[in-house]
Amino acid sequence: MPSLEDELFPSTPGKFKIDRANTMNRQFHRCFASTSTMFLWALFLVALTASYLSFQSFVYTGSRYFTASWGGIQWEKQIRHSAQIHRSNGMSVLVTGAAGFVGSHVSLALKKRGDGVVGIDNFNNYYDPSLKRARKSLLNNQGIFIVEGDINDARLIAKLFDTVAFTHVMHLAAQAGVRYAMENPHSYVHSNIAGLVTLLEACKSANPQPSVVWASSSSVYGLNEKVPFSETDRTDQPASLYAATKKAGEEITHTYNHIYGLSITGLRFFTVYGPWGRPDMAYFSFTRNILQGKPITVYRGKDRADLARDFTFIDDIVKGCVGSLDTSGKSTGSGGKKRGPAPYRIFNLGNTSPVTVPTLVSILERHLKVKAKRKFCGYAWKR
Ligand SMILES: O=C(O)[C@H]1O[C@H](OP(=O)(O)OP(=O)(O)OC[C@H]2O[C@@H](n3ccc(=O)[nH]c3=O)[C@H](O)[C@@H]2O)[C@H](O)[C@@H](O)[C@H]1O
Repeated sequence: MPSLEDELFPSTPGKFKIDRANTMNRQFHRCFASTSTMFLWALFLVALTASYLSFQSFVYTGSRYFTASWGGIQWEKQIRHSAQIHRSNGMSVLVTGAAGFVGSHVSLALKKRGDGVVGIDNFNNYYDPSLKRARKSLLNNQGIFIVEGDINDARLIAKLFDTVAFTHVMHLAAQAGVRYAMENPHSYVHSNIAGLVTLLEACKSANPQPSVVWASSSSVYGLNEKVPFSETDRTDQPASLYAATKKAGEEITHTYNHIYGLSITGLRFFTVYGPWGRPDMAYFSFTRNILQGKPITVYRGKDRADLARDFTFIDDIVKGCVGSLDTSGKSTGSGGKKRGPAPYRIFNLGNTSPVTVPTLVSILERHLKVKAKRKFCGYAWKR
């Protein structure tokens, strides 16, 4: 059987039996009447391969490679449609991590008031991706398109900016979780540092440049003892790799603000909870274990002190995100060049009444009407 190559480019006549040589030669000459026709065929093949590759992007997500499909006229149409603004002075926002807990809520809030929203999410398996898929359906039903891809994919991000002149980027894609950093440190560097830089590179090169609002974390306060935390407190004692990558993000965004004139707002989230929340968080995993009669581990700090968190309800976080987008001010650069100073802001997004972990457990026991089996455990870090 002839190979595809034989079909498209028949071999030299010498490869065929003599009695067929003339026939084949004639066919060959009919097909490729001249070397220039042959060149055109080769060009066609190259173009075909290139266009195939533009639909395929091989992305390393930290734990595995996956093939993301994107591109094409239909895809671009969906992106543009999703980014359409339906109110005066509205914005078109690229939301990274749109299938995540905070990302899905912020996307819905923006869409509801008439802003254009395009999401991107890599649907990784840090926790059950079916929850992310369910959030995606929720967003799709409201006309929000989510691109399945990774923020480390520079070609994809550039393509998104080519397709839509986003006015804002709400950057919420990240490797979350404080304790998982000891299991999989590289996924934090991959998403929270490398991914952030890839995204900022695209933002800096975009024309017009978008304003960027992104999720930092209360964990940057690390070993600090003084409460409540103020934005001006020191943040140079991170107590986990997660915290260190978020702190690095604050420094990295500062650089892009300083060199390229990108408007940057970093939001330090304080232990966000609410509907569609993350199953890896304590309120969620405690509930599951209590209901299944399994023990829960309650961490303690120095001298067996109870740990406490400023649990913050998702609706308040959404208000903080949307308010930050509304007040972000413009980026000043264009074509990768700074034209003047741009805003650089950091805000705490938290409550002002920390709740201890044992209190959290008591609240859950009361509502679940089941007694928890507590196991107390020393803790190497505070946040
Ligand atoms: O605001 C943040 O910057 C971070 O918030 C969240 O981290 P945390 O505040 O650590 O939330 P969460 O796991 O719910 O633990 C809550 C409390 O339960 C304690 N805890 C936890 C688990 C356990 O098994 N036992 C336990 O005592 C634990 O020691 C803690 O005192 C996000 O996950 C993180 O991505 C980041 O956004």
